[in-house]
Amino acid sequence: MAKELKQSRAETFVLAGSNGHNGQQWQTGLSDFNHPLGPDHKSRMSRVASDVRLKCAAYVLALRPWSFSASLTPVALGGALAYKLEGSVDLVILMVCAVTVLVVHGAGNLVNTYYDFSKGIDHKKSDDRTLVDEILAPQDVVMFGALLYSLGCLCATLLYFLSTLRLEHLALIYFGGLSSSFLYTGGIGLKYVALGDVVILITFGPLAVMFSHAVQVGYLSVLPLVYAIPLALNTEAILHSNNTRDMDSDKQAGIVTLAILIGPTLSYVLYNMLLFVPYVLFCLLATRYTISMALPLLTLPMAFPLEKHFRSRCYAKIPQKTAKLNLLMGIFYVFGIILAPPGSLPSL
Ligand SMILES: CC(C)=CCC/C(C)=C/CC/C(C)=C/CC/C(C)=C/COP(=O)(O)OP(=O)(O)O
Ligand SMILES: Cc1cc(O)c2ccccc2c1O
Repeated sequence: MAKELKQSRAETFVLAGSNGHNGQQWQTGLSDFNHPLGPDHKSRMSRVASDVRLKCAAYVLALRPWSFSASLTPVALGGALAYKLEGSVDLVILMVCAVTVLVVHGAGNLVNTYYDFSKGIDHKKSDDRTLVDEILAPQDVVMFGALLYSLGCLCATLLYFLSTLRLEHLALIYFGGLSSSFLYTGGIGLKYVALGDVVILITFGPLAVMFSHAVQVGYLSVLPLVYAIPLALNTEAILHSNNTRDMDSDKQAGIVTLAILIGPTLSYVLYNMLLFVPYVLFCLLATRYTISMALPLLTLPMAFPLEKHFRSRCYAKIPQKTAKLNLLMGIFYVFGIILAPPGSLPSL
């Protein structure tokens, strides 16, 4: 079964890579005869090229890119706040910061893949089947994770030279993010003792927003922590729906998550709070401060079907759909801040 799945995924990659056109292989076969080093050499070359393409696609999928909105929106939010406070934003710093946070997030996803597999938590029906279906070997995942952490450190070093933020402050936030991404499932494995939700709330919220803001302005401020709240709650909704969906298999594997502790009914209540409290906050900001803060309310029609699916316990695609909502809400929130008239936003 695993072999079949692996093969069908591999075929999908090949088809995607060859424009889904079966005739391409036939064409390649014909042109082999024209190759100066002979037909064997060309077909070996095309096989190597397609193997490389397959491997690259497998690495990209292993990162679970659908979840990247969760780390990109807080970076954009930190940049937008810096723009509002300082009147300008350094786009190079913003880009390097986005890559740094993305790379550490991606590495965290790989650590999660590796440890969930080695503890027997991921199975055939799991969302993440990179190792279960033998799409990659555990060693590949370890190497890729180490590579991403190294790249993250390189980017953080670059940020040190680009930004005026003091080294100890930059290192504190960066290594805070890096250790959270590892400890989520690695080492003590915070996810396995019902602390995963706290890690996600802090890292994808205050920590990432503060990091992005601090590298722009060159100092630490509590303001980004407050602005991070609506987005952090929505990001936690992604994880909570994920954990509610996986409740039974997680229980069987002997781990404890918040969703397991509170059960399905309270999980539904919590999901609604995580989903709708941000909208209440945006209403308050829009009515008391500036109307541009009403922009994220445009995503409200996407939230109601999610609530309905959660209520009827159709959890299958809720995390991915919540991530989509998270991306749009984040974009509107950022635009709401950028478009706010000068001095109209609450400051501390
Ligand atoms: C501030 C700086 C520099 C970086 C912050 C960078 C971030 C956001 C790091 C967080 C990394 C982190 C905690 C990643 C783990 C995310 C994750 C894999 C959540 C889902 O875990 P599961 O609940 O096991 O999901 P699956 O069931 O899909 O495997
Ligand atoms: C893979 C994955 C899965 C999730 O459920 C996430 C939830 C919040 C933030 C990040 C997440 C993530 O990277």
